[in-house]
Amino acid sequence: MKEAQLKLFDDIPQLMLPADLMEYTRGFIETDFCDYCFHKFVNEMPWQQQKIMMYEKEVTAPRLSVWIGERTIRPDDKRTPLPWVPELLDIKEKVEAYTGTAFNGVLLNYYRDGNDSVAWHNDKDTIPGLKTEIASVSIGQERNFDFRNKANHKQQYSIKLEHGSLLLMKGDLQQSWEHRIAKSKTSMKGRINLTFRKVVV
Ligand SMILES: O=C(O)CCC(=O)C(=O)O
Ligand SMILES: [Fe+2]
Repeated sequence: MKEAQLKLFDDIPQLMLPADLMEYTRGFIETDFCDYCFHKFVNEMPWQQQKIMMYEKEVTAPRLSVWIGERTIRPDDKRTPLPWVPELLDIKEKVEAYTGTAFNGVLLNYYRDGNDSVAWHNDKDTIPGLKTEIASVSIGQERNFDFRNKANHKQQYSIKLEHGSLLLMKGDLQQSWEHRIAKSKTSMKGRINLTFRKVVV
């Protein structure tokens, strides 16, 4: 596969996957609105710390999350989906206009500080029936989003997800690549990630 290098900043080149797998747009959501949403969501969302299976053991997820949408995220997930809120509907409308995809749910992840993270995974395995396009909006603290090729872990990329940015994950990305948000040794403020999904099972 040919690797593309995009220059997103004047001085910081970031390595990216080809545009048919991944597309990054900075400043997709207006900064003031993101600031407003960040504080509102931190204070008002009924955040939960999920129990997840890791290497056949049940552990507490190192982040908080909330699932909002029209149906459960997957058959074994006992959470009742929460109803949409106006701010998320505004963002959803913008993301749908841009992508041409109708999403029926959004997973909110809240990384409270640098100790919060999500381990290597791909979304196709964890959410059966999920359509391949996932639209990920980031608000708050910039964090590194790492990718690695499932067949060759040395083939690894990292992209900084900025406040108000949109990352589209598409095509066969989930089949061939895993992603994570690693813990950080340097001090980090809070970050909320919204992954809009189209759940079809
Ligand atoms: O926080 C992120 O940017 C990614 C979250 C993620 O990978 C997931 O919810 O499946
Ligand atoms: Fe994911």
